[in-house]
Amino acid sequence: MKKQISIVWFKRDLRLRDHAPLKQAIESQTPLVLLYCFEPDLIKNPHYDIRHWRFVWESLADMQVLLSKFNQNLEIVHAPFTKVLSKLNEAYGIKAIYSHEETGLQVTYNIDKWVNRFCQEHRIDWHETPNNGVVRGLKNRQSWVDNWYKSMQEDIQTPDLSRLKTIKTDKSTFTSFANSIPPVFQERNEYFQPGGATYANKYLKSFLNERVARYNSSISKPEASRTGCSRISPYLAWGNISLKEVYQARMAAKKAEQNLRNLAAFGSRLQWHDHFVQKFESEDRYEFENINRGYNQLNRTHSPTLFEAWKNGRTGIPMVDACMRCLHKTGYINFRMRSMLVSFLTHHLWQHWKEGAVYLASQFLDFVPGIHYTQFQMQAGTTGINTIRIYNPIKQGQDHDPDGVFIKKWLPELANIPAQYIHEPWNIPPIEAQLLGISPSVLKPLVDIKQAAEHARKALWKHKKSDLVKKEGQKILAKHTLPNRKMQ
Ligand SMILES: Cc1cc2nc3c(=O)[nH]c(=O)nc-3n(C[C@H](O)[C@H](O)[C@H](O)COP(=O)(O)OP(=O)(O)OC[C@H]3O[C@@H](n4cnc5c(N)ncnc54)[C@H](O)[C@@H]3O)c2cc1C
Repeated sequence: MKKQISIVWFKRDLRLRDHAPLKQAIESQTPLVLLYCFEPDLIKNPHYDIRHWRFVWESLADMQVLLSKFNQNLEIVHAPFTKVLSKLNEAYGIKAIYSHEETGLQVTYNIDKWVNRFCQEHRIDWHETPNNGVVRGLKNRQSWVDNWYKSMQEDIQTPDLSRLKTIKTDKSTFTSFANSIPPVFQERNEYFQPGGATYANKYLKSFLNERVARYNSSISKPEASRTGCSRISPYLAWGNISLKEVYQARMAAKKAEQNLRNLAAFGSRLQWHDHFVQKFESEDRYEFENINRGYNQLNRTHSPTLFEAWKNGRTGIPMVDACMRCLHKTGYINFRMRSMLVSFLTHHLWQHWKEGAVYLASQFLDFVPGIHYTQFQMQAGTTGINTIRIYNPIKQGQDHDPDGVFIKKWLPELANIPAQYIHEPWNIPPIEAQLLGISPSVLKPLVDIKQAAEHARKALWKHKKSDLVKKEGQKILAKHTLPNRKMQ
């Protein structure tokens, strides 16, 4: 008779605290395999980049430190979960799989569907726990907010690690198909936030104890937001900390009765997190299609040259290029600047959102499919229910980086430009440019901002009035909008 085991399948929930599936698995008293698979299909998927796998590696290492204190083991395999599961099923009798529900891309949904079939065929119980406050199979949002608050106030699910009994699988079990973990995943890159629950808690603590005082005043600024915002997003994205833990820490901080406005603004955003993921959970087609099908008839152009210039931070518009290059190097920029990058690509350059969405996903360390696709389309103006915003990148620079400190940090070629010209360097008199040793070629913008915005404005507004966009808009409002229409 084969030895009976159960599996805890870690995905984007790389923590050992507030982990209901792990808690349930321990309580089942079956010997456990705690398993993380570096999925080859995800690694080669263009939404992902080495930055993500490094963060995952660091998160796993952090978990291992804690597990080793209890003499317990985490299996990390570079192979498809489907193959690992089949192999484990040959060697053991698998009683159950414990995991969180994942609201992911098509690629992870396909894996889940395969696992579901496998479990049915082999009579394995797959216990899936909802992730944060996101509800599977939801028909409308009538009671969503109330339920969200309830789920945030529930007890933290702390697994009793002293009762955990993991087995070590035979090292040779997976050798026929698994690859070693690429050394590049194991290299630290100092420009990125380090992964792991330990860092998640450090960031949260330093935010709630000190940095929160600067939250509202720095949220729109590309430089100040780097320390004035919580920077908790990659930890939530990869599940180093649960939304409930963050929510409850914020509630505890409120008791000090300081920074209440800042804490309120932060709290709203925690709810936005799940609000947007919920939309994607209910309609995963947003990865491929316009949210509002009425926009299928809006023709945007496709220019590889314009796209490459945007992607490489070589548009000649200082604020756009600085944000993009900062993102390449650090994996983070703030909300407003993300919106501006999307607006510039889809409105000023008049390119479709699809390719850009995939590219920015690969650059955001905190990439969350549900937030990313819904936000991207909102900024691209394809929802038909939100106000269309065409961000003027020159004005964004003047308002949020008036002296060009951020721009100069990321665009060394503009270091000598006087502050008065930093947002529109093409206006610098040629004689002055020559004296400063600046080549006119670096000062040429890719498009005329005013004309490009005008073209986009006319096309978008005309389209927004079409019957199909309006009809689709009604459907979207009925399905995704909260009763008070506070969040769309
Ligand atoms: C085009 C575009 C794509 C985006 N893609 C992502 C993404 O893939 N992953 C992601 O986490 N955020 C995404 N955002 C939302 C937002 O920019 C980031 O959550 C935020 O900048 C992260 O920084 P922070 O942790 O310091 O946020 P804080 O301002 O400190 O907010 C706390 C938390 O609230 C949540 N949050 C904040 N703003 C939003 C928002 N607008 N929508 C939903 N949740 C929010 C995040 O989980 C964040 O960590 C995107 C925004 C845009 C415009």
